[in-house]
Amino acid sequence: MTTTIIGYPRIGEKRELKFATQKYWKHQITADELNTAGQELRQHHWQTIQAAGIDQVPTGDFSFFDTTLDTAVLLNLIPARFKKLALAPLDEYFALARGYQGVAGDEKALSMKKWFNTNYHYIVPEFDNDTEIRAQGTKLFEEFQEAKSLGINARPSLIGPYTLLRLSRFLDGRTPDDFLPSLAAAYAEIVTRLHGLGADWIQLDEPALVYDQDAHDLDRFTQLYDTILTAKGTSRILLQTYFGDVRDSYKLIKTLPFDGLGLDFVEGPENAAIIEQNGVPESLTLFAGIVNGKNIWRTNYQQSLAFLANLNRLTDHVVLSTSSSLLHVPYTVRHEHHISEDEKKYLAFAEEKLTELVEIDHIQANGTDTLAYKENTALFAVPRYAENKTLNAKIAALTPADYQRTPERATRLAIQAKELNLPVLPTTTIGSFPQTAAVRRNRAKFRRGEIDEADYTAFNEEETKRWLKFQEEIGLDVLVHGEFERNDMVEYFGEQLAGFRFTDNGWVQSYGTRGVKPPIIWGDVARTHPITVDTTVFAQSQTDKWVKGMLTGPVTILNWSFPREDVPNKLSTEQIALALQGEVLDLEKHGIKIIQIDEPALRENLPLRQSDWYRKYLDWAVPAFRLVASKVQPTTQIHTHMCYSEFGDIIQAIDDLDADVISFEASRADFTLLDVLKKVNFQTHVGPGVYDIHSPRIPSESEIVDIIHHILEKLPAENIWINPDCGLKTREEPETKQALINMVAAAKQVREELAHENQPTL
Ligand SMILES: CN1c2c(nc(N)[nH]c2=O)NC[C@@H]1CNc1ccc(C(=O)N[C@@H](CCC(=O)N[C@@H](CCC(=O)N[C@@H](CCC(=O)O)C(=O)O)C(=O)O)C(=O)O)cc1
Ligand SMILES: N[C@@H](CCS)C(=O)O
Ligand SMILES: [Zn+2]
Repeated sequence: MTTTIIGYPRIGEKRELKFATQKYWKHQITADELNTAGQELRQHHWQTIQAAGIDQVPTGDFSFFDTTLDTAVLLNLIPARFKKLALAPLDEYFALARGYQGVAGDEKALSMKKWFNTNYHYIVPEFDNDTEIRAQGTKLFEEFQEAKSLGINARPSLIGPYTLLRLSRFLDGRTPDDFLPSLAAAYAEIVTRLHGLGADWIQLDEPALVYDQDAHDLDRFTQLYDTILTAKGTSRILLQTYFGDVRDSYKLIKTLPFDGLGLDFVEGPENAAIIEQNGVPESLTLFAGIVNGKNIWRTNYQQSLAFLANLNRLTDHVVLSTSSSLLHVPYTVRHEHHISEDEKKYLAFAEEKLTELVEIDHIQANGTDTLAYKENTALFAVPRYAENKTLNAKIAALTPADYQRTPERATRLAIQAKELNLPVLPTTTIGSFPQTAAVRRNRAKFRRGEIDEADYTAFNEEETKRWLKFQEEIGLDVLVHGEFERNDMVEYFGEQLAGFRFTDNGWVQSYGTRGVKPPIIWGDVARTHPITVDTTVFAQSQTDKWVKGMLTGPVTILNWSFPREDVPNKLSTEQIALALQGEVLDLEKHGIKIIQIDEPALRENLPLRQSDWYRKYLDWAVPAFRLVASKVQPTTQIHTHMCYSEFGDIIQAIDDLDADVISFEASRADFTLLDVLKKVNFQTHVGPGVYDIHSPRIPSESEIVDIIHHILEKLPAENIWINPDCGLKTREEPETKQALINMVAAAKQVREELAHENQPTL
């Protein structure tokens, strides 16, 4: 059989791309130098893939920021406001991704959204009245030729037109249907040019096919591909899907002259039955995604071989592949020095997954009498760790009462109002203050053993004191310690809880040059020691105002970690929830009256098909959150926080979390969420973020006053909190301070207006 992968991590095994790009942004290297750095990385990656024995190497998966943006640029989807800046191509590209402020003008970036159900973010292309689609970009073609000059006849890949339309933003009243003919023509031209350059296979990524599709969607798909497929000549077109199954479109796909179909058999197990029931045409090569592109565990060869044996009953034309691009896993296990050699045997990052594909192929062709097969079988023959039976028995014995806080929310909120004695429109922040170079350096020094724990903690405590003083001075009502001890809101908890492993270099791209190091859920998760109690109690000891305890919720910890594959996510989440319940009760015992449990990733892991939302996810995710908070006193106020998603469609599930207060990211969605909250009579008290923390721009006091007025038109004043829309860790100190000064002043001004309005007339 032939082997391939859908895409490879582009950041480099030591994050070389991040560092080179950031140097370019700081004008420390030239565009030519950045391009050379990119070229070196691409070549290294292609040669690594080839040297591992993979037959088909993809190109087009490299990007200086995001491949959806690359596809938009290829198609001339550059809004006029950016063209007007008249920047050099590379600077225009970065302006689209990051915004531009300089001599040429001032433009906000295109928006950024979560890529399907992953923690990767893509740049949202825009279609409007000025849009003139044409195949104008050169990157796709140049990279194909670059690989060719190294003797690699690669498979160029790009986001397909159907997915592009589904993910884009339409302005000026335009709709996707307005652009079907011009988009199809541009893709046809791209295919023709790639054919002219000698591309044997061309990969068009269409993950949007795994969403629910209606007849109109399928009609759009047909219109697009009817044109594109006429242009392929002798090149072969691979229609690549991932993250789910193609139950609505398989019958249609079969009727179109595609040459290859990429199916995800890991996250779309239903794909197996779909092709079994409908058959596979002789003319269609199946790119079978059997090695997990989103998780880091070794593949079970015995299972893969059994699966392939079944597949071979249906078709002889199979290419072994990954379930998705390897973008979502770290580069290599080779640079991990704090995971034992025994444990590393269970892990396969991107580089190791290449070897897995080649080994599976080899074993399938030559039989199981190989060392690779024996080692792999031995790995799966015994459990990886000793089960925590006591914990799992406790979970099995949980009853509905364990998920139910008492008394009911309205009564609790009245009790808390007396206990906390906060003004109307209380002000607070979301938790983190700037992770400055000094804060990160302190952590890096501690990690490298250059300072001891006492010095490390002393530095963080000084930061906390400094920021508490600032918060008091400007008159914030509920204060935070600032999260200076946290490298990341999930990785930090992974490091503290039993059952996790974490990596030295397991970076995964989150957006642009930003990465995260997801911890690995290795076994049963439990709390062995207090995690946030010291830092929170220290902060509370420094002030007479309330300090809010700050935790990451169980669903977010699960979603932003690498989960186990041997137990359901539900069980791991319940284990994390019980661990966090212990932390909540410990904070409460130490006098902390307000505790925030962040769930920014609650929305992200919703099944891509709406029919599965409750049955497969919310029915256990919402209770897991409730479990964390169910045992606290009525006087303790539980907050939660969400961002990075649109929440309108799961608003009832959010109210059902039964938190007392929620802070939302709302400002970027033009506060449409407020109408939804009003409509459903949302019971949780709510802090709709009054300014966007993703930009260095400082909102003025009057601007925030206007926003508060707007909120008051929709929701009762006694339900409202005033806060930014997310944590301030990525911001610089001066802009953070001024924005908060303006926010508190705005809240005070509106408070006075309300007091005035409420004065009895004599
Ligand atoms: C809210 N978001 C988060 C998501 N997922 C998470 N797991 N966490 C999140 O917060 N998903 C959705 C969004 C995504 N948003 C972001 C925003 C910002 C970043 C980011 O800034 N990433 C940093 C890395 C942060 C980190 O973990 N730093 C570590 C190690 C830093 C490091 O490289 N240290 C150097 C030395 C540095 C020095 O000396 O100054 C070293 O060790 O060599 C830390 O602070 O300890 C990034 O740089 O990419 C990510 C997602
Ligand atoms: N408490 C976290 C939430 C981010 S989503 C922070 O403030 O950074
Ligand atoms: Zn947030």
